Amino acid sequence: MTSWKANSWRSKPIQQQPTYADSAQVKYVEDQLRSYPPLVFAEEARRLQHHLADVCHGHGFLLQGGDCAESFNDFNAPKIRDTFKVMLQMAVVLTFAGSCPVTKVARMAGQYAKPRSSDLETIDGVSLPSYRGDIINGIDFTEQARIPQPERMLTAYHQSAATLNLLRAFAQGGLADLHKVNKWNMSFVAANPLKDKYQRVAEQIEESLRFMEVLGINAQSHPTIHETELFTSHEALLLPYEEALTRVDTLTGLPYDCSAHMLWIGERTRQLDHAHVEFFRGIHNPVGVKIGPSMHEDELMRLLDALNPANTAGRLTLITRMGSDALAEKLPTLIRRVQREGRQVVWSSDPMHGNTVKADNGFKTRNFNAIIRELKQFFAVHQSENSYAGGIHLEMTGQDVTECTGGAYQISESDLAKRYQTQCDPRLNADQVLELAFLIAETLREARNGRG
Ligand SMILES: O=C[C@H](O)[C@H](O)COP(=O)(O)O
Ligand SMILES: C=C(OP(=O)(O)O)C(=O)O
Ligand SMILES: [Mn+2]
Repeated sequence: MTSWKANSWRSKPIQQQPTYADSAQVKYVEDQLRSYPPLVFAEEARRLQHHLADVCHGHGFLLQGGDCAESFNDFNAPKIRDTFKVMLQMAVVLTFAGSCPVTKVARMAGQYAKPRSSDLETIDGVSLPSYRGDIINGIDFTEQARIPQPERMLTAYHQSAATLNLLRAFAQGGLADLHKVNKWNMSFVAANPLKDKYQRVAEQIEESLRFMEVLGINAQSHPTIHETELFTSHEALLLPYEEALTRVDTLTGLPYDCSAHMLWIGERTRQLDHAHVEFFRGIHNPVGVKIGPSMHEDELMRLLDALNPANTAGRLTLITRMGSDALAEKLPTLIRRVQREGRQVVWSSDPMHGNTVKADNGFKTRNFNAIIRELKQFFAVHQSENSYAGGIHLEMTGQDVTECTGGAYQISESDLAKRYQTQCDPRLNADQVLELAFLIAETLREARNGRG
């Protein structure tokens, strides 16, 4: 294999990139980014990799989630806080009801670039270039907005920095204190029975904390009572941006993409001989790859050879997004091959992207039951193959949106118009996330009891 450089991807074929009109302006932006401070520290990325190595060995669970696409306009503290709280709420349910330590990785502070199925969007006979995420162009359906603008990379950097700053403040400044477990309840539906169930979990935690205090175990002696760890991630799609934020770590001398702790390659850009695999093979962050139903076992082995040649546990997370109809047929072959070859991977389920449909009224949506079906099959297949189902990857928000149909409150297709706010794909709302969290917790507990 040829030697790697942060820019060696440039000699490979690449998909899903914008064509900028002004290359001098692109160069100016890249130089600016290269001179800016990194957003994360390599040691933090290594710490995440250690957690993921534990997950890989069956000790712990990866919870990854957030917006499909973050927005430059809808950029404010309540939005960041509420998604953070939904993650905490879900993590608490999984940790306490599922007896499983949870590693939290947000799709936040950098999730701005979108691959699209089509280069053009057509409305009422008018076709314009597709929206590709705020780091590339604007969402308004006008010719002007859809022109890719390199300066958007600078805005993405600054908004990522501000988001990360607030997330760190929430994680370490008291909002994540286990004594505040009640305050993370994001359910918007007054009569939600799961709200009571969550309340009971919260009371149990409060009781345990009181008991621990009596024994002298408190936030001073055990900071994890008062603080949490939250890592960031995004799809590293826009490679000029990712290259410009790649730094050689002074402690190890190794290159890290310091735009986030974890990066992943999307389903549409994971071709073996293309630019994204080339870029990812040289960065030392923990990385993910989305795996759709067309993945062949031989291709998967070549991808593992490229991305994790040393077979290091925690380096690579395979995020399956097969769709509820395909998963049971496609996944077992891949799991068996991974096991036969002794490959170290974290298996995580994205039950969102294989279950996107167009509602009769034109909204892009996902049905809660299809999401649950894919998830249940994911756990069942891993169990029957004696493999560890290690994580979940969700598009979700703390806002009270109506974007996915179904769930306990039976959001119907006609409800979608009420609060459909996503920049790209439909997200689960806080009530749907809570429902899902209890379901997974039950599955984790059963699996644990079965093993124990
Ligand atoms: O988030 C993922 C993709 O960008 C998204 O699913 C593509 O959506 P599209 O099929 O509307 O282009
Ligand atoms: C683009 C995404 O997913 P996928 O690559 O699996 O389609 C995404 O996670 O938003
Ligand atoms: Mn998406």
